[in-house]
Amino acid sequence: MSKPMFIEVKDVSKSFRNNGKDELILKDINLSVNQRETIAILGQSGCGKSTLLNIIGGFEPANVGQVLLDGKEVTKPSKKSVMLFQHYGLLPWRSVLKNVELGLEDSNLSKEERKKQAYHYVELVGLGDKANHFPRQLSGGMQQRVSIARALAIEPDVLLMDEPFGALDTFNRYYLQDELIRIQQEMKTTIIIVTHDIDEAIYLADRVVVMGKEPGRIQREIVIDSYKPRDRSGDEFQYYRKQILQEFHLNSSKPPLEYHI
Ligand SMILES: Nc1ncnc2c1ncn2[C@@H]1O[C@H](COP(=O)(O)OP(=O)(O)OP(=O)(O)O)[C@@H](O)[C@H]1O
Repeated sequence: MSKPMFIEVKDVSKSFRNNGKDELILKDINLSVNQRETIAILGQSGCGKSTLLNIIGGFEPANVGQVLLDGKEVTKPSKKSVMLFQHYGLLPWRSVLKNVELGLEDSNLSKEERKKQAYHYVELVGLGDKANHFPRQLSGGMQQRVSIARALAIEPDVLLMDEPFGALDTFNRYYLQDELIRIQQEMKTTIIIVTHDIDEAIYLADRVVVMGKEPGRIQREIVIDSYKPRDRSGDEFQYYRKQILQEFHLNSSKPPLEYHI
């Protein structure tokens, strides 16, 4: 028998009850993710991307189907996969280091080990000199780096990211995308990132999962067969962009620099 994929989403459907009616949000989702792969889930607002991510992370149950992580059914959140949101969720009264230590507080590490591990990840995201600063003393980009460090410090197998860079300006977003690629290559974490930024999906992902809506479903998977870091202005990038734009029927002869759908 062949080895199961690291993450398997099998025949998942999900409805929510809205205004007294069951609304089908996700229909027959099947998705397999390899260990160390980066997957981008791309789709228009409301197509169910966050719901799918929540189901994969065990935050939300599916009505039909199941999610397997490393062969075991996901029924609740676990430290194997960590969710990172767009809004950094830092505690304002705790320093950068103390915020990163947060996820380690119920681990078996001693106080000293905890501090050392947290500091390692603060350094990894380039904030070693800001370890004793408080969130209000940091820019939005830096705050998001702290929340990335906090997620990584738990050393999860899977990082689930829900539009993690959506609140940042273009330059910070580009910078953090590069950081994420560097960190992923170092830590070999499996990443699933939800985005409606086509460029972000092409830049980060090994595979882009394009979702359609009403109900949310997987429309197409596109393998981005190109070395990282990728050239955002290169021909290869344009090639993938065109394919994705076609999926959303957004093609025109002259694409603008950035696309958000
Ligand atoms: N807890 C809930 N109860 C009822 N309806 C919900 C719930 N969570 C999500 N929905 C509905 O499910 C649909 C999909 O929402 P979801 O947040 O998954 O979409 P999304 O693709 O991530 O959207 P966006 O890109 O705007 O964040 C929406 O119509 C939303 O109103």
